[in-house]
Parts: sequence; structure tokens; C-alpha cells
Amino acid sequence: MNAESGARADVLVIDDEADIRELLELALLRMGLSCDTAGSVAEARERLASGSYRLCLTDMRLPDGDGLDLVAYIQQAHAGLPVAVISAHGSIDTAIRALKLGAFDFVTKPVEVKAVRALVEHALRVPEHAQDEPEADGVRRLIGRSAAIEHLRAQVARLARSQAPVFIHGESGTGKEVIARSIHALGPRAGGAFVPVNCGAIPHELMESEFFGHVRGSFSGATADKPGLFRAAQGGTLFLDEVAELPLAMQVKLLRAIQERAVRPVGAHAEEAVDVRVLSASHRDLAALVAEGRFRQDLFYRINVIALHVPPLRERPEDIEALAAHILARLAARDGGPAQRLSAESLAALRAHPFPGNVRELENLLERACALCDSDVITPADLALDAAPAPLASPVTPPPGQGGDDERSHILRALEETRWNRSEAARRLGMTLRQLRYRLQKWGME
Ligand SMILES: Nc1ncnc2c1ncn2[C@@H]1O[C@H](COP(=O)(O)OP(=O)(O)OP(=O)(O)O)[C@@H](O)[C@H]1O
Repeated sequence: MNAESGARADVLVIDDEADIRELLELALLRMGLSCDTAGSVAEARERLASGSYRLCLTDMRLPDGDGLDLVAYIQQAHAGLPVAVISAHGSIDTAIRALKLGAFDFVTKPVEVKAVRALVEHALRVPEHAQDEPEADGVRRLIGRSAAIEHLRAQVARLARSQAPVFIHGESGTGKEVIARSIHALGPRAGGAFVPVNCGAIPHELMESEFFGHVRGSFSGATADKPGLFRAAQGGTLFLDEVAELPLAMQVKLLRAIQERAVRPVGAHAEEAVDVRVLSASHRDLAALVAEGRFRQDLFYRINVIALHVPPLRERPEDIEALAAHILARLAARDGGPAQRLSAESLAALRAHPFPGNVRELENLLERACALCDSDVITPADLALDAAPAPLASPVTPPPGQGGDDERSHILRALEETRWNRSEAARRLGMTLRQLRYRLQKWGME
């Protein structure tokens, strides 16, 4: 529209169909945004070279090329410019490819003005406190200087604006939830809720109602309406922790909710639209579970659009110093004294420690050391690393023919060795978290 005048427009719309260009232009104008248009890849590149836009919306099929190539080109030549794609109805594969290439979101044809508005609002809304002080909101900063953490921090910043589903893989205690919370807190959904759910901890028979809610009286025990996790995360983020623990029947229902962007509460007649970004995590290799038929391929494909891997702490000992300083400062703030620090020998000992429980183990270890240490320098004796048993090489299985008491002592041992990190203990025991919790409840230990 105003490209000729050289003035800067907010949005660049690329589509070869004049009526779609008009529809989008009008919708954007109503939002107070000015707009340039292009009808081909070549024209789009020209506009991009001369203007500086806040947002770009492109169709997939253009007369002289492909919208996907344009997405890739923008990532490379105009990094930082958010781009979304308009994909033909039913071509979800292409939409997912666009997300993988760096598009932050997509709308499907026929284009609905409401969907465009939501998309544009998300793209242009960046939380005011972004970058600086997420810690202040109870969101922990991702601490560490290793190349792996530096890379993750950069990815988190980039993915925060995107609406793409992200799967975070890593051992227990490596910081998967910290990463998920940061993606939420640094993005346009920060004003909405972050709803974490441990998929391994919900009893199977309650899963549907936990996720999708229920109406009062829909089953015995449903004494009041319940919104469910999806609706609780409306406008925000749903974090599916231990996603590999979902039973197959629930995986089907979850896939449907994600695809349709709608849920039907148990006992309700109609579906309700939900606007939720789904992030997920697991210590398991989801692709391997798919190959074994224990995780649905279609759900895997949907939640694993972007995959992040968090390496275990023993593979990044250079993070230990900064993490320890951060943890000690937090403990001091909590207890109201000066922060204790590590002696050089203590730091060396920690750097050599295998940390089966990762950063969570480091936190527990330092908390215990602070309690034991009566000076302001923590010595290797305070750390008592020798007291911490070596990690188990394989899951613990009770020897054949021994049940009950033996199982209990095996479980207790695994819990002690993981410092009561139940997810990690369950993993070592080769059972699901739910199975572990069931046993603990049975023994009155929950
Ligand atoms: N890079 C990091 N910077 C700051 N704190 C961290 C970092 N990594 C982990 N932590 C802290 O370590 C603890 C464990 O992290 P978190 O709960 O995110 O791990 P997780 O991988 O989600 O574990 P699980 O699989 O057991 O749920 C938390 O208290 C978290 O704040």
C-alpha cells in the first residue's frame, strides 16, 4: 500500500489472490496496523529489502515459488522478523514444516478474521518484563555458561514468540520445566496461565476429566463442574511433563484436542474452543517408544514439532560454578544470611561428581552442605560426596521369587539414592511414576 512512498508499514502480506490480500489488509487496518502487499516471492523479497516490517504473513503456494522457501529465506536474511503462513485447509504437514523452518504460527484457509487477529496479537505482543527479570515472576532463569546452555537460552528466546509445540528431552532434574516456564514467560502468552501437569501421576480413570473437565453429575463423584487442565490453560501454556507416561487411549484424545483446538468436557454435549500452546517433556526417547508401538506416531509428530535436548549435568561441568553460586545465593536469601561459597577443592569435587539427579541433586546437596557447614566456605567434607552412592547402571528389579518386603526395600533404596526424586526413582525402578505412587500410597508413605 505505502511501499512506493518509502514509508514503513507494520505488516507485509504475501498472497497471489487479490481477495485474500484485501481481507487481510482490512483485518489488519481494523487493528490499527498498516500493511504492504506482495503477490509473488520476487515481489516479497523486494519489499523485504526496502522496508522493515514487524510481521510477515505469507501464503504457501505462490506463482514463482513456495511459501516455505520464503520462511527459510526470512530466517536467514531477516532473522528476528516473525513470519506466519497461510496454509490450505487439511495440509497440516506443510504447516508443521513451516513451524520447523521457523514460522511462528499458521492459519488455515478459508481464512477466518478471528484467527488472524489472534495470530497477529500474539506476534506483536511481547511481555513488558521480557528478557530482564523473569526470575521476579517466580520463573527461574536458565543458569549456565556451557555451549549447550547458551544454545538453549538462544532457542528459548526464539521459540518464546512461536506458537509451535516444543518437546524437551533430558534426564530428570536437568531443567526441562525451567525451560518450559521460560518459553512461556518470555512469549506473548506470559499473561495467561502456565499449567504444568505430570502425566505419570494422574490415575488413568480420571485422566479424561482431568484434561478436559467434566460437568456436574456426569459420573459419581462429579459433584461440581470442573474446567480441566486445557481450559485452565486457556490463553496460556499447558506443559505435559512425563508425556511418555500417557496411556495410548488418552494419547488419541489428546491428539484430537490439539488438532481441533477444542475440548469436550466429560458429560457435555458440545465442544469448546481452547487456545493453548502445548509444551511437553520426558526423560524417555519418544522416537524409540514410537518404534516399539508404545507411543502414537501421530501424537509424537504433533508435539515434537521442535525438539530441544537438555544434556545431563555431568556432560557440562562448566555450568556447576554458576549454578552453585546461584543456588547458594538463593539459599542465603531464603535464610537471611550471607551467601556461603565453595572452596576450590569443593568445586573440583563437584565438577567430578556424576550427578545422576542433575541440577536438582546439586540443589539438595548444597542445601545439606549449608546446613552442615559452620563457616562461610563449604569444604569437600561438608559436601559429603562420598556418602552419595554411585548411580545405578540399570533399573532395579527384585530378584525372582521375592515380593512384598523386598520390593519395598528396593523402592526405598531407589528413593534414597535419588534423594526422593520420585520420577527419577521410578525410572530406575523401571516403573511408571504412577505405579510408584500407588505403592507409596499403599504403604502410607505418600
Ligand atoms: N539451568 C538451570 N538454571 C537454574 N536452575 C536450574 C537449571 N536447571 C535446573 N534448575 C533447577 O533444578 C531443579 C530441577 O529442574 P526442573 O524441575 O526444571 O527439571 P526437570 O528436568 O523438569 O525434572 P523432572 O524430569 O524430574 O521433572 C529446579 O529446582 C530448577 O529450578
